[in-house]
Amino acid sequence: MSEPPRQPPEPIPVTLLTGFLGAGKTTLLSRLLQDPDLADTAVLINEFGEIGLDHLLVQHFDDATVLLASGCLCCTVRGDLVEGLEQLLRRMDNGAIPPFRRVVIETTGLADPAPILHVLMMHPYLVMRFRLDGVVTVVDAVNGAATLDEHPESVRQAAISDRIVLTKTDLLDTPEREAAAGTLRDRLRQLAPGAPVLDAARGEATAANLLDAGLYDPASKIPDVSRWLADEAITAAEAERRAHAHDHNRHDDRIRAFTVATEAPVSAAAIDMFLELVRGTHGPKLLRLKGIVKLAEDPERPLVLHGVQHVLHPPSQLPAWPDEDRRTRLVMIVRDVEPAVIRRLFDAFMGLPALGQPDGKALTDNPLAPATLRR
Ligand SMILES: Nc1nc2c(ncn2[C@@H]2O[C@H](COP(=O)(O)OP(=O)(O)OP(=O)(O)O)[C@@H](O)[C@H]2O)c(=O)[nH]1
Repeated sequence: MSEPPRQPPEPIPVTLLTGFLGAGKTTLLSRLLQDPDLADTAVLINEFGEIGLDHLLVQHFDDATVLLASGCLCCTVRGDLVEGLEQLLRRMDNGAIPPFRRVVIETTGLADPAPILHVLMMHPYLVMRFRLDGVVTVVDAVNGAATLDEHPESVRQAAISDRIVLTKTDLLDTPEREAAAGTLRDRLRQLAPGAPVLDAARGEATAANLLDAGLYDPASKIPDVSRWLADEAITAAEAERRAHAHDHNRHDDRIRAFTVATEAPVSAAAIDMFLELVRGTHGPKLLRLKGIVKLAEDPERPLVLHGVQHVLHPPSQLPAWPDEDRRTRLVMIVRDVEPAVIRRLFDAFMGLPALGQPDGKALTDNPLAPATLRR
């Protein structure tokens, strides 16, 4: 009797824990790891310094913990990250460590999370064994505003997050500090409208609130697109932003979160060309993209998109629409790009021409268009 074909193992969710220097990442992680639900979690920590102090704090995960070599994860040790993840798999697969169901990667405070996300989106083997569950960004309630003002990378870390944890709210001991923290919350909400802001001191930063931020509702295993896309929150924040256009912080203004949507089915070629153009033209400025697409060729099985900068995760198709909302919806977080520019492109490719704007055909049949777009 022939053996049934082997199913590929279910991809293991990976949570990226980021946040500026001293924001409280390790403190949060140590606390989270005490939760029995995280007992079978492997932790990868990127150290920026000589001694792996953080490593000692999660020592009880020693077996599955691979301390990345010194250096900044984003620029020098990407190979180590790949190797760290591969090593974990190897050790699990040959029984050297117990099976783990989840991975948490803690970055250095200075890291740009994008290259780490790229590894999880494009490495040919790792992309089959791991899936990005979400990005958790830790922000210090006392120093967070000054950090956002001074360090553009901290703004990026907040903007691409799926969950934000506000730490050190227990130190807000004067009305002025309380008020400043309120302003910081508003700022974070504008920067990452889709990310709930959770207060660590109030006990809100629990495993249940921080993990399982991915496309699938962990309990039912059914895709929960609206929770994952958070497109309603982003649309609401856009409207609020328009209504209060005058009181923006100029630094944060460079980051914009917005949605584009259409009822009409979209051809695979049109969405492909749209993405190609957006990535080609605005790649580094496209901090994050998530979306669900009603394909003209296969309207019952929506296409799921997920990208960071110019890198797109291999697109996947859902077996069916998870709810009544069957529109194509894309959410984008960009830096230094006017959403209207991308909106116009989207409309052109989706066949929604506006007065005085080129349609998709004019763009693709144009000899002056980028070579990748010409038919
Ligand atoms: N009062 C208070 N202190 C906190 C809180 N969270 C973290 N801290 C303290 O802040 C300091 C920095 O915390 P860490 O967890 O090491 O921060 P980190 O983000 O891992 O720091 P780096 O690894 O250096 O980037 C430590 O002294 C913590 O005890 C909090 O919610 N309240």
